Amino acid sequence: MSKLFNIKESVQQVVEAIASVLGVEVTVVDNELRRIAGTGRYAGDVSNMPIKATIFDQVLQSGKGVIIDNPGKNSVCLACEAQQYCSEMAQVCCPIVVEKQTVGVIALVAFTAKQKETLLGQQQSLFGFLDKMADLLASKVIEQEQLTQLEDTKIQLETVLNTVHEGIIAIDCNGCIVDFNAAGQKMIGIPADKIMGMNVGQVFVDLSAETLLRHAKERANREISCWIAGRQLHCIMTVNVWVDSGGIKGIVATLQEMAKVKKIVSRYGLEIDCSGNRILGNSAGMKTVKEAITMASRTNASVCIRGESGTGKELFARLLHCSSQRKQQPFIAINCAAIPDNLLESELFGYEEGAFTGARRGGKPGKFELANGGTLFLDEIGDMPMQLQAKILRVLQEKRIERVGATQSQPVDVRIISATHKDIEEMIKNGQFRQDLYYRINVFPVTIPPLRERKDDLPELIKDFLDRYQVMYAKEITGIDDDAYALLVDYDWPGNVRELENVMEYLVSTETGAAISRQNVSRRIQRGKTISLDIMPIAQAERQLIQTALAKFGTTLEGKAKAAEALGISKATLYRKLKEYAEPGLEG
Ligand SMILES: Nc1ncnc2c1ncn2[C@@H]1O[C@H](COP(=O)(O)OP(=O)(O)OP(=O)(O)O)[C@@H](O)[C@H]1O
Repeated sequence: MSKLFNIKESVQQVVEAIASVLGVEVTVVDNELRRIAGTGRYAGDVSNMPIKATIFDQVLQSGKGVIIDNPGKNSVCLACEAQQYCSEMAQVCCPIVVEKQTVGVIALVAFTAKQKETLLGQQQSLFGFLDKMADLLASKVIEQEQLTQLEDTKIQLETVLNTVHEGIIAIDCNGCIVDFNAAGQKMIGIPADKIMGMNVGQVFVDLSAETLLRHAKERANREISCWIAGRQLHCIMTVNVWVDSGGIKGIVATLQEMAKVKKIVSRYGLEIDCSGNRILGNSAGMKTVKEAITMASRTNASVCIRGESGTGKELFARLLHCSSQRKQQPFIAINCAAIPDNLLESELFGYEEGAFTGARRGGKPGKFELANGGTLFLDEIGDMPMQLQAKILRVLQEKRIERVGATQSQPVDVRIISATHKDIEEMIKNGQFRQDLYYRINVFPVTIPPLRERKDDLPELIKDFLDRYQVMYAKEITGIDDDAYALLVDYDWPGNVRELENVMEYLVSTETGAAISRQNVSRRIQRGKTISLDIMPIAQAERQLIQTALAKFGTTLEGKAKAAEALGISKATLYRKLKEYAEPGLEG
């Protein structure tokens, strides 16, 4: 389609206006010699077939205007196929040029003696006039091209916006919805033609253009929960100011459905362990644990995993979730010992906006809410403060949670897996743990034996860690010397698999010979084992070891992480122990 063809209606209007003012006929052809518009004898002679007049061809080729005062005799006319039946008496032609390219020709034509007189009598001034008309048509072509370009960009933008999963809604400064994408319309659930022009407060109760503008300036994410068209919309709203050359036009809100956010949150933490392949060991003790986990995964019962630090309690909790019917739903883990008591409640149950000083705008969902439909792993449940134990018990009984500062509760469906290395029965006797909660969480007890009681697992674990860290550190180590291997097997592994993994990483990364040497192993293992201490209560020795480690690595976050690694305990365990000692400078 030629450029002039795209604006043929406008071209026809222009030629008719010229003809009625000048009293001569007017025609326009495009660069493919098709007549685009015409008046008089050429009116209605618009077709897809190229016309034969060579005069137009010449103007197109040369880009220069021509005046023909004696048609039929003029040299151009001699070569023209239309010469025999040409009834024109005079013609003035002008090229139509768009960005240095001739896109067509505009011609004034005389069919009568009077028209010829008009044309030739003032040929120079008409030539100048025609030139201006050609420019007018050229600018119409450019305008049309820009319009088409704008429309294409609009379609492209709409396609992009409709492809994103987030809902996008543009709201002007008066609070009127002026644009939205397909996902936004689906979330709102109202027909598209009805949403346009609605006030934001009619859709999201309590929201106005002013509050949204404030949120946009604060760059705050806000959790929205409201009823629209008989359906509850629960989403995270991110708001941005919408500015154009004239200043602030309104705001653009992005909506993410809460259910999808939760799914992403859970997947983020799951991927590594979900296959269960990473759980190594086939000793009798491990087989019993795996069988118990398989059985528990077929039920919805609460499971309490017992075992020393580093035995793989969290690993098994994930395996249990991944083998259960809830595997497509979130798995959320929280370490009760690593979070200060005063924050634990809001971490678990979430809070409403303004619930306390420093509470985030729009509130925040707690772990129970995030785990809705899935599994909540309460690690180190033995460290749960008594008043929270009561609240958790209530959640488990009523299957509803109440955010801190909320006036209403909401339903939750969460499977609880808990873990502890503590002697909970002893804690119950001492009044430190609620018996009724213990019954609730311990429906299905599973105990993971310490590594020293299942040394049959050592070969598999050692080989796996050796292979893994060789790849990670790009080392080629042929194996482990026999006497070095004997040392590893003899060792007690108080930090269990976590400690073994750390030791193997150290050995692979520091080994300079072809195989792991006894000297290297003894350097690492002896450090933990043979620090000379007088005989003293174990708790006191433990405290001294921790003090020594902190003295060596420092009490910064990084220092504590290194100390935990050197001691073969998790950071959470170190923080818990520091909290137990509660000594200035020592506590986490
Ligand atoms: N059977 C196993 N196979 C492979 N890796 C394991 C195994 N058991 C534990 N690990 C590894 O040891 C480390 C500690 O595991 P995990 O955190 O599950 O232990 P935990 O008992 O929950 O520890 P803590 O009580 O200190 O939190 C992790 O890196 C885990 O991958």
